[in-house]
Amino acid sequence: MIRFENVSTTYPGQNRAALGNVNVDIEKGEFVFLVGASGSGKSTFLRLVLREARPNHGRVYVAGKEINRMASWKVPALRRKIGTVFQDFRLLPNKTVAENVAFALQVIGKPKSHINLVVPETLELVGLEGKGDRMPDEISGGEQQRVAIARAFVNRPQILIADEPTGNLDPETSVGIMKLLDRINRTGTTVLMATHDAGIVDQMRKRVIELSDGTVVRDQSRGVYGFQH
Ligand SMILES: Nc1ncnc2c1ncn2[C@@H]1O[C@H](COP(=O)(O)OP(=O)(O)OP(=O)(O)O)[C@@H](O)[C@H]1O
Repeated sequence: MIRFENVSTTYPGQNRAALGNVNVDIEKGEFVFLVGASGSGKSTFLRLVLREARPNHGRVYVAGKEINRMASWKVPALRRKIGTVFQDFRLLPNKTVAENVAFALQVIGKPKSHINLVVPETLELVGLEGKGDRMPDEISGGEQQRVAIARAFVNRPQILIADEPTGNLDPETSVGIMKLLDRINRTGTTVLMATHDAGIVDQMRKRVIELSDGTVVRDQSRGVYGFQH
């Protein structure tokens, strides 16, 4: 589902590679944690999958396509296959919970009848039934992250990318978010999550890929967080 072949990339004006000769193969339906110290290259890895950044060398394949040779007009279709969730939720503050989720479908031209059907379904899936009419500032941080996950998942993407999704949440709320990501993974969605949350990684025992100074230093199935920072 995601394959990096000898991928190296250096940001303009930098003399050190953000990623150097990375080889990774992630199968459909896997749950993968990306760990490593700050600056080790996790966000760069995720940006390459979304084609928000491009490698200087090597190839990145997503859902069977080499995405760096893909024409730019095809990039929106690529990104529709990938849901994204961030540490800071990124909800639209002037839209209700349901409108935030619906908006993701409106912008890709889905018919109203479809939206009216799947938005409540998805809110129920993430445990927010009955909260569709609330504004983002009327719900907790954990609930806001659930809205962000509903928005990322409402179009049933093949891949869900989560960049520090529990970074702003207390440990108990984080466990709830991880249960939800696990449930989404069990529907067949490939989940790739960058995190500094050692407790979560140790508890979930999923595949762990560790980056250090832009290279893969560990790729472990049923892994642990395993390093100090
Ligand atoms: N836009 C940019 N321009 C120049 N250098 C960058 C840029 N973004 C990242 N870098 C550099 O690339 C390297 C990898 O950074 P990256 O953001 O991928 O790390 P990270 O593991 O995601 O860090 P964090 O855990 O702090 O989010 C670092 O040396 C960083 O300074």
